Amino acid sequence: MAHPRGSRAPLEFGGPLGAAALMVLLPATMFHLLLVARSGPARLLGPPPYLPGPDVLWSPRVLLLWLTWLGLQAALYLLPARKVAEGLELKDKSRLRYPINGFQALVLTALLVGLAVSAGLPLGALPEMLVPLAFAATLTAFIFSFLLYLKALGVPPSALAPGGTSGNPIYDFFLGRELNPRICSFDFKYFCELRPGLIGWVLINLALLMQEAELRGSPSLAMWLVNGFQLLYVGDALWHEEAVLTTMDITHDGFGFMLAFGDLAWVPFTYSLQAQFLLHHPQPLGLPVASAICLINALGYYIFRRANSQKNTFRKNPSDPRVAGLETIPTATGRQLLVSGWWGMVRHPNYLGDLIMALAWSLPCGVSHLLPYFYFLYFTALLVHREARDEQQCLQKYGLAWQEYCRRVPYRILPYVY
Ligand SMILES: NC(=O)C1=CN([C@@H]2O[C@H](COP(=O)(O)OP(=O)(O)OC[C@H]3O[C@@H](n4cnc5c(N)ncnc54)[C@H](OP(=O)(O)O)[C@@H]3O)[C@@H](O)[C@H]2O)C=CC1
Ligand SMILES: CC(C)CCC[C@@H](C)[C@H]1CC=C2C3=C(CC[C@@]21C)[C@@]1(C)CC[C@H](O)C[C@@H]1CC3
Repeated sequence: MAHPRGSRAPLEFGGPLGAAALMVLLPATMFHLLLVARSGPARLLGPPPYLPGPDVLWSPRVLLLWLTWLGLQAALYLLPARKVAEGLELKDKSRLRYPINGFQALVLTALLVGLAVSAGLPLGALPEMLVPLAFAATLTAFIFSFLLYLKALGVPPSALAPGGTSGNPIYDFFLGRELNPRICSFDFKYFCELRPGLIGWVLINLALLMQEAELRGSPSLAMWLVNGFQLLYVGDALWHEEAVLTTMDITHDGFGFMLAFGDLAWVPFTYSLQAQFLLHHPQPLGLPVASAICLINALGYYIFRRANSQKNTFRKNPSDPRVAGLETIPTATGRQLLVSGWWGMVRHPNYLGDLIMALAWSLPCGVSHLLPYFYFLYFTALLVHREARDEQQCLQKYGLAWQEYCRRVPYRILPYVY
């Protein structure tokens, strides 16, 4: 890894050149997937069926729809919350407060959408707007990241993220300079991380299901499975919203283009790929295969949830009877590392569960095309890279204790393989 002059943090993502390439590649990949999913051959590695011109990408009406969506989610964020949680201690020893009302936002969105649909809102028309909507989201992400970059020029050094302060404007714009940009109590990064994108993803899935029902009389079993699995995943993330406060995105990464684009555009328009594919390429699915796929998803979810909950319980209260019997390694920071239970099998059991679920989301799409497996392939790469970043941060935090943990638990994600 390269070390910029005058900065302590090593450059990630291939430095400014890698950041610039990703800012072109990520939106290009997203549009490629959107166009290819609706094309006849649906070839992941083939050319897109056409290159969309400004008349396809740009629509003021769709931009307004997108901004209304962001406004609705912002309004739901500001509603009273069942709980207000404190984040980790910051450099200036303060702690920020975060409303825990993401699940409430999901339920209220579902109610509002239900009311609007029964009043005649043609939700089934949404799939036709995906390309201009994705363009509006991308444009918003670029403008938003630029404003965040400008805002960060006026904050004290203690408010900056460890990584996005290299001095190179392209790199810092990509990674994000300010750790927790806020206006009053409205936290932009926390808001974007879970709400407009994740809730938007399940809404797009639902619209695809409704359009399939309009086209073919009823939604297919494969479409039901994809919708159900992904709704469970999003519902779970919002139900356990507080856990996001300890992720590297909130505690380490600044808020720049990577997360703004990732959260607002990449998640809803790329993660809904399987449902997009199924609308245009219906797949027959028998009950025995569907049941086997449900079992795979259930296994993945079980590992993912149990591993995440075990760590969260332990971090909140190591004397909790559910985790008190587990073996641990002490560290110089006073915190301990679990070395038995889920975290004694591999160093990232939650990633393993997540990957098994990713596979279960693609399987209803059959094996005739590679396209619906894009999520599984991309996600494997994302988690391998994320795991490496996390290891680096843990080595810095825990030093020898982390090395001891790696010696005792040698596999990262998949036992005996990786
Ligand atoms: N669908 C998607 O696109 C994505 C999904 N995810 C999912 O989100 C969830 C959160 O993932 P992520 O934020 O990457 O990180 P993790 O939840 O895996 O947390 C990693 C942190 O856990 C702590 N830790 C690691 N090992 C141990 C141990 N043995 N004992 C106790 N604590 C330990 C360390 O922090 P500390 O010691 O400071 O507590 C480490 O930094 C995962 O389930 C992941 O699969 C993540 C990214 C993208
Ligand atoms: C632009 C790049 C491809 C990077 C995109 C990053 C984002 C898609 C992800 C960064 C961290 C995320 C987390 C989740 C979803 C995806 C993003 C936003 C979860 C909310 C998924 C559900 C888990 O239960 C919690 C996750 C936290 C991190």
